[in-house]
Amino acid sequence: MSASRPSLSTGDFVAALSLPDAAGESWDLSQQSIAHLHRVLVFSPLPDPSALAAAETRARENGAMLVLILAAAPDGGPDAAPPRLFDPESQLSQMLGLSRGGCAVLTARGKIGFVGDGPEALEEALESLPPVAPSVLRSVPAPVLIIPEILEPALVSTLLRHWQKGEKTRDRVASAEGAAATGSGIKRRTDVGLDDRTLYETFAERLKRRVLPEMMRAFRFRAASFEPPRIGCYDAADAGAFGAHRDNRTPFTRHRRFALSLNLNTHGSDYEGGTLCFPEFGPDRYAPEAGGGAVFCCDLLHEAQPVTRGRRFAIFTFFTDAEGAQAEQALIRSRTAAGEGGMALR
Ligand SMILES: O=C(O)CCC(=O)C(=O)O
Ligand SMILES: [Fe+2]
Repeated sequence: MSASRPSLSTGDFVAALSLPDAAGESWDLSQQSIAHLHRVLVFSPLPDPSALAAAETRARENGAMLVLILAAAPDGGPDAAPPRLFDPESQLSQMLGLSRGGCAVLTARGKIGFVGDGPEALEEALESLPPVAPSVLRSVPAPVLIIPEILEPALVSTLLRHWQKGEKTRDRVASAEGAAATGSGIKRRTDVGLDDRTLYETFAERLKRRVLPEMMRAFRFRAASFEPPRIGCYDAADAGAFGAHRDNRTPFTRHRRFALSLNLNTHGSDYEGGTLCFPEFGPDRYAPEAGGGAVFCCDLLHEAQPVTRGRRFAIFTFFTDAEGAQAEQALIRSRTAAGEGGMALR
């Protein structure tokens, strides 16, 4: 059997996943009765029954459940706990690179949280489960979708290096007069476009696997395109900030639907200040950790507060839907006709 490259890896979002149960009926791994649990998928060959029983107890204590995935045809056997699902063509195990056995965790959030093979895989999968968090009574949160761990640390470092060596533009904002006027005073930030083709494609792949499916789930929003991403630096040296604004209030930005602000370093350790807030919804502040981002509707008033120590780095883009993409294309054509080039990919 040829081992194809895994198409699902840690951090990827899984929109839907069903396999036949013992009776051959389709069993949905995200059905509403279990979607709040982390699902520890144990692929055959299975550990011995006593190890499985101990693992089941530990999983339960950690807000998780075991699901056994057997590389065989449905055997018509009785319903059992843990549930037994069948993957006769090894499709799922191959997607995860586990055709010789191992474990994966599908988190409550709907992402692959762990993939591992070898004799310690079950133990490692259980270790990877996050501690059960106490529930918090929320005050008045803004309708913002926080997505942790969109980018892995190595990619974050590569993006930061790209900013260091890239061509820098200061304080550019879209205005009624021009697509990129400067000096309005609202924005103190130094940007570098993501003009490296390989890096752009890697970033686009992360958006496709880890951001777009979450936007579909939370907002039923289908993105048709996104703007060329920019890496920005807000520096405490000039109290770097982006004052309160909406992202779609000019002829050049009207097509925008959702914004992504994805942090490349971490509030508290790397910088102070620089938090994102949504003043229409109260004083709460948002600061996803490095690699994580905030997605919000471009109509919402928002502000990046002044950085008071260090430098805050983040990468930004804006999504639009099919209708907005048509308007955006018309805009790009008229700007090209007027001799205003967009960003060229290298
Ligand atoms: O710094 C941020 O997180 C927000 C940036 C922003 O609002 C923008 O680029 O339009
Ligand atoms: Fe904005």
